Amino acid sequence: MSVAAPEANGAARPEAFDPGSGLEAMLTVREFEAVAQRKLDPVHYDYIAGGSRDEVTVRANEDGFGRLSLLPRVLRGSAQRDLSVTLFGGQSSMPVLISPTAFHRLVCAEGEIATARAAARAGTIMIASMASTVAVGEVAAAARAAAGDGDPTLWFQLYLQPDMDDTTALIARATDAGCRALVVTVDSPVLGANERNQRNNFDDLPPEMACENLRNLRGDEPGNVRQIAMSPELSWEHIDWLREHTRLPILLKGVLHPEDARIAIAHGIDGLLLSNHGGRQLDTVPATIDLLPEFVAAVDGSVPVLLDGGVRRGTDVVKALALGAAAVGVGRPIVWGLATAGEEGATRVLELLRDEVDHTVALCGARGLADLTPDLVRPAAGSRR
Ligand SMILES: Cc1cc2nc3c(=O)[nH]c(=O)nc-3n(C[C@H](O)[C@H](O)[C@H](O)COP(=O)(O)O)c2cc1C
Ligand SMILES: O=C(O)C(=O)c1ccccc1
Repeated sequence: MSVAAPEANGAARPEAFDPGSGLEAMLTVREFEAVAQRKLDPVHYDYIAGGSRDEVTVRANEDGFGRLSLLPRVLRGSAQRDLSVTLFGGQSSMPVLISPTAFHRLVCAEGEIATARAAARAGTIMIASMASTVAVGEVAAAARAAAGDGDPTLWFQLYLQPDMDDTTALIARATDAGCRALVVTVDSPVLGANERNQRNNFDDLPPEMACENLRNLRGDEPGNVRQIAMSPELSWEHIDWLREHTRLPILLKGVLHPEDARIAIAHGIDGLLLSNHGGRQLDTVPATIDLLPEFVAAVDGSVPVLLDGGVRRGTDVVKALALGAAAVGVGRPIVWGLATAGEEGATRVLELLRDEVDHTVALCGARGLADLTPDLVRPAAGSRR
């Protein structure tokens, strides 16, 4: 009888990952986090991992999924499981989108070009951050080139600027690039307080990088991070203004209160991305998955509800869909993929999530996403980690 060596017990050993040995060795999103942490400058790793203040909400997002169980059905599945979703006329091959994250050149040389190619290869939707280090037009061109005959969908995340001429110029850039929706982040009346960044004195990009969407926006602006204004005086009137100044679908990102969801719908928005900014704005807000049922009830089918925050496993995706989300977004997992192996790393992260979603759908006895109903989700004791 042979006895397996203790280190060969199949547990995740991300420290053993050698990029030369192929990304197939990377089996979970978590392993990408561990590799990213080893590879990145600790100051940059902290920027990505960090949340605001005590990071209560960062932890809550993941723990929220862990406190839910899945209760599968039996003898009613299918070998053909269609995971695709259609959102505002655009198709995504799976219900996992790329949430907007800033500064991809901080973690890989090609920056958002790599992300766009990974999204196009996976057939999923990328939401490009307004604070990207590659201009949105170039991001869109990279997605088109990588998609071949496909029709890649890019959305643009926008911080409404109190100077409406700046906002107009940004919308023009996104529209000219071919973006198919605007995702307006409304949870940032002021910057979140990330104490890791404060301790690390991280408050700017290295000199060779810039927020390219802001470069020469109306004159000879340098594309400085500080050009991005966060204003506590933005109001629903600004949303009305936006509604009149673009034909693109408008989603609001960062609405948490169900009453605000109702108000948003009354103002004619097209979709909601239920998000607490990955725990980076107000700390101690609830996990998004915990808010989802009440939020979906308030929206009552008027517009699609998307969710992000703490999605790391296919089971997380299935829980969110069962509770009424049309799709979910991932933020940090994509950045970890980029940090590990650029385009290939982000592609592998998306592939792992797709495989896990498909596997979970099958094990739930579902034929597709339409079979994911709230009765499949039950409260569980304890957390998964
Ligand atoms: C490094 C980083 C940068 C981010 N930059 C932006 C941004 O520019 N605009 C925005 O609306 N949200 C931004 N977010 C929030 C993400 O869109 C998303 O809500 C969050 O990351 C989801 O949680 P997850 O990281 O647990 O998946 C950022 C998040 C991270 C981690
Ligand atoms: O880091 C963030 O979460 C974020 O949203 C942001 C906002 C402005 C500039 C860069 C990043």
